[in-house]
Amino acid sequence: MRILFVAAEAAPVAKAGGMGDVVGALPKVLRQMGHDVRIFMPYYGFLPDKMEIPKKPVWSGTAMFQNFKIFESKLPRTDVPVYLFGHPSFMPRRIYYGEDEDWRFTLFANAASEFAWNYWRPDVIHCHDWHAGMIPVWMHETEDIKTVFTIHNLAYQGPWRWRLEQMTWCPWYMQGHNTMAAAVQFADMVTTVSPTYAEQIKTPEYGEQLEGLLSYISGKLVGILNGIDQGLFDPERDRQIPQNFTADTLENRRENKIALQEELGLEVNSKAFLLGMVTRLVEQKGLDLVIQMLDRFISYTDGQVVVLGTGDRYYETELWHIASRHPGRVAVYLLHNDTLARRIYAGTDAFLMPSRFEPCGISQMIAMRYGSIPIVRRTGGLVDTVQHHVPSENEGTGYCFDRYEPLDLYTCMIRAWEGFQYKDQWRSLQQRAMRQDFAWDHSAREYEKIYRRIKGLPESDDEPQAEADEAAATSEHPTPDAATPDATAEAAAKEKVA
Ligand SMILES: Nc1ncnc2c1ncn2[C@@H]1O[C@H](COP(=O)(O)OP(=O)(O)O[C@H]2O[C@H](CO)[C@@H](O)[C@H](O)[C@H]2O)[C@@H](O)[C@H]1O
Repeated sequence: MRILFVAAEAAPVAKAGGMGDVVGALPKVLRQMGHDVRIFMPYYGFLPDKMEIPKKPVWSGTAMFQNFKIFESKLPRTDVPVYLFGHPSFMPRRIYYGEDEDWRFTLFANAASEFAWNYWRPDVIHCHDWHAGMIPVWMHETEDIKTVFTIHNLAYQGPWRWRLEQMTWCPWYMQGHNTMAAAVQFADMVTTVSPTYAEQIKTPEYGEQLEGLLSYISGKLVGILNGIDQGLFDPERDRQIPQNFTADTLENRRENKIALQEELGLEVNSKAFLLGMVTRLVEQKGLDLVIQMLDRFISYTDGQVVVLGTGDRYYETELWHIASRHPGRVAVYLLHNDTLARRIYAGTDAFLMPSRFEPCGISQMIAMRYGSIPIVRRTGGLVDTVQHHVPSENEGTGYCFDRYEPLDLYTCMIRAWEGFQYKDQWRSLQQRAMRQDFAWDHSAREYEKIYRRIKGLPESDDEPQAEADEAAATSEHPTPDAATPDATAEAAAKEKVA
C-alpha cells in the first residue's frame, strides 16, 4: 500500500516532542512490512545541517497563491523517502511558534494535498495533529485517497473556521469550528496514541471541548499505543552515553550517574537518589505540582533533581528559581538537547512524569528502557505503559499516583525514594522495567489493519485472496506508476507472511 505521512516533525531531523519520535519510527516499521511509506514535512531552515538535501527540487506547485518547491531526500540512516515542502515561511530556524503559525501550516497542508493529487498519489494519507488537519476535508471528494488522522495532542486545535475561511478554501460541505474538529469529522479513521486516552477524550475532563464530537464519531476512533524505536534507544549500543549497560550489567550504570552529576554541577554522590525530567515545559506535564513540592522533597531527602526542557516562560522562571535555591541539588537546563536527554535517561535513578493529561508519553518508555524508574500520574498512556510497583509481590515497573494533587505526587516520590534504599528490590524493579517490550511492531500491525479497513481490503493477507483482489480492483490508481510499486510492496508483504 502507498502511504503518505504528513507531519510537522520527524525525528531525528526535526523533533520538538513525542510526535517527532512517532513519525520518525513508524514509517520504518511499516516499510519493513512491505508498504511504500513516505513522509511529507516542512523544509525548515535548520534541516541542511541535519540531512543531505539535493539542491534541485523534484516538483513545484502552487497553493494559496504561493509557489512552493518539493525536495526529495531520505530520513537519515533509513530507506524512508522524505519530501520537503520548501517555502520561505519555513526558512526560520524553528519548528513552532511565531505569528504566522496558523497560516504557514495551513499552507503546508494545502501543499501536501496538491502533492498527493498531482505528484505522488498515495492510497492513504496519514495526517498527524492539526498541522495536517485540513487534508481530510480536502480529500473528502477524492474517492481513491483515504485519510487517517492521529491526535497526538488535543490541546492544540489549529485555526478557527473564520480564520480558515480568510486564508484558504473551505469547501461548502465543511463542518467543524476549527481545524482539528474538521479533521475529526472528515478523516476516514481517527486514532489517538493509547487506548486509555481514546476513552478519556470522550469526557469533558479530557475532551478539550471536542468530547461531544469525539463521542459521536467513536465508531471510527481507536487508541493505538505508541512504541519507541528500540534500535535508536538502546543502552547497550548508545554512543552518546558514557557507559553502555544492559539489564544484566546494571552495575555499569553507576558511571553514567557520576558523569551526569559532574556534567550538571550536582554533588557527586552515587548514593543520592537522582530524579530526572525531560519535557516540554507546558501545563500538560504537571509542572505546577512539581514546583509546589520540590523544595520540600529536597529538604526532606538526599534527593537530587535535573530538569531538561523548554516551553512556557512561567515554568522556566519558577524552575530556575528553585535551582538557584538548591545549588548542587537541583539542576535546570532550559534547552532542547537530544544528547543530554539520553544521558539523563541513562544516569538518573527515577524519571518524573506527573502529567495532568498524557495521550501516550514516549519519555517514560525511554526512561524504562534505560533503567530509570518512572514516577507517573495514572492518566492516559501512562496507565497503559507503567504498572505500579508492589514490592511484596515483586511486580510492577514504576510508581504511580492518581489524584492531581501536590501531596499525592510528594507521597509517591517519597515512596520511590524509600524503595531506592532497598538495593536488591530496586535492581529487580529496574530489570523488569528494562525488559518491557515497547517495539513498534505490534502497533504497526494495528495501523496496517486500519489502512486496510478504510481501503476496503481484508484485515490480513490470511483472508481469502479473491476478496482482496476484488477490493483492489474497485479502488482507482490514476497515476501511471501507482500499480507497480504498490503491487510489489503487497507481494513482498505476502511473501514475508508466507
Ligand atoms: N528539552 C528536550 N531536549 C531533548 N529532548 C526532549 C526535550 N523535551 C522533550 N524531549 C523529548 O521529546 C519526547 C517527548 O515525548 P512525549 O511523548 O513524552 O511527550 P509530548 O508531549 O512531546 O508528545 C505528544 O505526542 C506524543 C506522541 O504521540 C505522545 O506520546 C504524548 O503523550 C503527547 O503529549 C521524548 O523523546 C523526549 O525525550
